[in-house]
Amino acid sequence: MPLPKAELHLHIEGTLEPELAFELAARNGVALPYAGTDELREAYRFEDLQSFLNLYYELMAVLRTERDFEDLANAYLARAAAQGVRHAEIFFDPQAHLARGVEMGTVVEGLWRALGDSEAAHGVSTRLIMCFLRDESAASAMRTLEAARPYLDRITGVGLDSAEVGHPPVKFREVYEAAAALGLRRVAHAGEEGPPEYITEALDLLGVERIDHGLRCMEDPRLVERLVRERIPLTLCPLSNVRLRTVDVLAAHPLPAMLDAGLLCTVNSDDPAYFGGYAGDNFDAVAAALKLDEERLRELARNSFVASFLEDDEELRARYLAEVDSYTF
Ligand code: HPA
Ligand SMILES: [Zn+2]
Repeated sequence: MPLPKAELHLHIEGTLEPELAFELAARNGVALPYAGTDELREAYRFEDLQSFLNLYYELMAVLRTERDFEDLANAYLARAAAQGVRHAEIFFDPQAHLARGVEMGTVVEGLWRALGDSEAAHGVSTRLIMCFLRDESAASAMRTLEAARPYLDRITGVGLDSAEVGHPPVKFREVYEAAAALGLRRVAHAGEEGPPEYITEALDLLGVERIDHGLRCMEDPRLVERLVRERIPLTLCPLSNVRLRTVDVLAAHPLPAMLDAGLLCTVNSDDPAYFGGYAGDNFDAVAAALKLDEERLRELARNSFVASFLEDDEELRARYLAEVDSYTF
């Protein structure tokens, strides 16, 4: 049995495996500009975040119906469960679908068909986090929040993703204020490719409770001190960092230094179909490359549940933490 863990940084569109992409393309009569799954996999060589995002948005063309989103989410949940994921807080990118004429209701209800009975079907509890695309306008984000209003019983929080540099958190201050007023939890990608100042801005101006990635905090010791003091969780994605070249090789990943500094780090997969592994694969890869011992891995698993948005079900969180504490490697 794998180590029980929560996954807190996972873009559902980033779980689209080449095989499913071609299956959905055929089902929906969508032409993909690749001869087959091998040729598509060949395209998975990224220089940076933007080169990945280009392919990520291109492949979304195959997602059209509720059933597509349901199949996508079920495929992820099955894989995640097999790797010890007991709880998943799942990002989705509605603007990327709305722009293609796929409605908010299709996306949310489709995902919910899988998420709604995931505890029974996969043994994985779930939450849904709606992300705004930071390279789109604040007005577009506000319209997206408005479009989500009929579905807020299914949505736990909001996030901020896509191309980071040049799109500082301050751009979305009013949107996040509106989200908070609706009772939504708040997170944001910051300090993946963008500077440490974006992390500070996300905390101070957007009121986020977790930072997605946050790797570049290590360039600013005072920011590290603050993140430690305020117990702000960071959702790290080690295999993503290597594939998008924010870290040269896994053996040079700052995770051990970050844990030593007292940061509340978690390990996640980001876009597992593109970056070479799901949550358990990320745990295994850092354990091997960074020589993490069992207690370090247990600490990472504990952190994932501590950092999760399970305030609405503390009993469940306590049960998961007890599973981690009694786990034998
Ligand atoms: O890793 C990411 N960073 C920013 N935006 C994203 N959208 C999907 N994955 C990512
Ligand atoms: Zn991400």
